[in-house]
Amino acid sequence: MGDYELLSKIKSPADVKRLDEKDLAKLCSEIREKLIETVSLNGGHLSPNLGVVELTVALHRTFNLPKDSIVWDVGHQSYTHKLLTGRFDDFYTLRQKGGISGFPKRSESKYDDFNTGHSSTSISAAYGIARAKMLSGDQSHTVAVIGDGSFTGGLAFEAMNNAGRFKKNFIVILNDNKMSISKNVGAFPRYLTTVRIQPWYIRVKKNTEKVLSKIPLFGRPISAFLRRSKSKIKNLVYKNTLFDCFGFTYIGPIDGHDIPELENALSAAKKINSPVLLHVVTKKGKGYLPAEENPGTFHGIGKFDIDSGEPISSHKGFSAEFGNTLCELAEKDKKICAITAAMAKGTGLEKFSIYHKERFFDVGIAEEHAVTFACGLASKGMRPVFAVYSTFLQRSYDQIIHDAAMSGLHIVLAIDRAGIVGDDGETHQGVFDVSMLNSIPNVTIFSPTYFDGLKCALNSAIYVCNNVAAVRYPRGGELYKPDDFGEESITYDIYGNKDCGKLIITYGRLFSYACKAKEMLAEKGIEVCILKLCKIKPIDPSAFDFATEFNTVWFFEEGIKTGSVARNFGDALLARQFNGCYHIKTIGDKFVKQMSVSEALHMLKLDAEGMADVVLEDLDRIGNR
Ligand SMILES: Cc1ncc(C[n+]2csc(CCOP(=O)(O)OP(=O)(O)O)c2C)c(N)n1
Ligand SMILES: CC(=O)[C@@H](O)[C@H](O)COP(=O)(O)O
Ligand SMILES: [Mg+2]
Repeated sequence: MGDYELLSKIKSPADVKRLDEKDLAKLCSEIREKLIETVSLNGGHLSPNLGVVELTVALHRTFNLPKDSIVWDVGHQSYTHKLLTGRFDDFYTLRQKGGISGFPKRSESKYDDFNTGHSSTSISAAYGIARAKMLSGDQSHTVAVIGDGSFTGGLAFEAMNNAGRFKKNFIVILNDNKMSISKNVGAFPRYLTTVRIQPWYIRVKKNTEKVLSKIPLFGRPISAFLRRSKSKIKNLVYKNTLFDCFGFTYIGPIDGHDIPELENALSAAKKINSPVLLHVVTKKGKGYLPAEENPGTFHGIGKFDIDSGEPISSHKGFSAEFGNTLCELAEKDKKICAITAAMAKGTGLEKFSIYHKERFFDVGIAEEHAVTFACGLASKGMRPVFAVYSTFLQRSYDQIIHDAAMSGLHIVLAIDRAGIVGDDGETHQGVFDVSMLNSIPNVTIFSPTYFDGLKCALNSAIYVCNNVAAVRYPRGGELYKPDDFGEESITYDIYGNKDCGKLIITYGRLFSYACKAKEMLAEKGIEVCILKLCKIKPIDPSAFDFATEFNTVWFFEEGIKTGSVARNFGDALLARQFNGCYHIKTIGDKFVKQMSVSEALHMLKLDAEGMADVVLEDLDRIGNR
């Protein structure tokens, strides 16, 4: 552990400003040490943070937070910002229950201007902040910091299109490290390559401006005339980048690890009375060799050994199982296509991208486009499978309704990270997809518990369904499976004594906890049966009939309450004049903060102890023990 001689004394950005320029290299090296140490113990986003250390220091030396505002896109690179804004002492709690969040949070600090977690929102939010400041006569500056990966999201372009008309200073910093989580792909990253290799660009522009400002035309400098002109000559004199076309003055590319150069560029940008795009080139993972060599692996990582760079634990998860299964299916079926919105690694599609290159599509961080693109493929007879984290699928609600379900198109959604995800916290919990999809006609949803169930469900989604078919599975791997539980069925399974009068209904990974709860209750002399659903929409009607045979029924669900399967099941029971007791235990309609998955499920009473407690409490309340 380092002694953090300089960093430990930084209590606010004012202390960063006070530092002598000659001490900045030491400060940056202490920051990197702290980042590596903390992430190795808690897990987190390492390579994005190592890449922006100098940029963050320069930002805090040039701007005056909290008067000026900085919006961090995604926010996964905001750790240095946190360390420099009074959170050094608590930084050891990063991503832990009750601790410092891995993302900016307005509730955590007055220096965090906007909550982020999902990508490509920064320019829109910052522009809104800048307009609000203008309306209230506030002269302070507003900056959005967005990565080259996040810039591939449509929302970023919508914001640029809108913000380019602004008549005040507004700064967008493009942090270009040539990487999304994996290699950044598409036309925009290709375009950046051409811009990046022209380091002379801004100088030529400045010199040209200087020369032209001395040549009069109709009594005014020719530069002033040309700047307002729409003529093609202007484009010859001032080379236009894509950003200039949006109405932004382009400055760059700047070495993002050179603090004096960054401070100069930022100070220049502050003086321009219109939108500015500052292009900064950085190295993802800078300063820690394993992260420099494998920025994707260290993008988001669990605990790891600092010396070797090796993860402390690794397990075979649902993502790998999904990726391997899809790869095998695609071997035999040339119509299967795989789509990812920049998440090939996390969703287990890397193998597919190698073996079926021509049918693999990384569309960039563009979940809306991914769904509509899948619809296009489906309309011509292909079998598209869009692998996406539950939380990011939220972006595609309209496309699923308007482009897929309404047209009766057959697309498959492989929904990873379904349910509680843990340390990333509320922005990343996969607890809305079921409610969202439950509200859309023509959608089938499978939520298997085990790897075999996943394979079966994927097969059904691709070959049995002919509409929008979703298969959802959690972060991590398989959990407990009782020895006497056979193979998972695609519709539903019954586990336990059908005549015991008490029934627990659940689906997905909660079945494992329900089985343990069943054992705990048995030790107290209470027998329960379990109805495990796999197809949660539409539910096989015989499952409703089965449930009506019980006196007391509990539905445990790892999702929000509104639109839940539990509610739908209750409606079906009512329609069947069920007159027993029906208890629902879901997450409720709330956001779940960061903590480990087991802590969250425990807090929500959705783990084994929680389920057993709920059953006992309810039985006591209704006097039916
Ligand atoms: C809507 C959405 N989709 C996917 C993600 C997952 N994600 C987080 S960071 C990231 C890559 C961002 O790349 P970039 O903006 O270049 O930042 P870098 O990590 O390279 O600094 C992705 C795909 C997300 N946060 N939000
Ligand atoms: C910041 C972001 O959105 C991703 O990096 C996300 O944190 C990945 O989550 P997993 O670690 O579950 O892949
Ligand atoms: Mg990047």
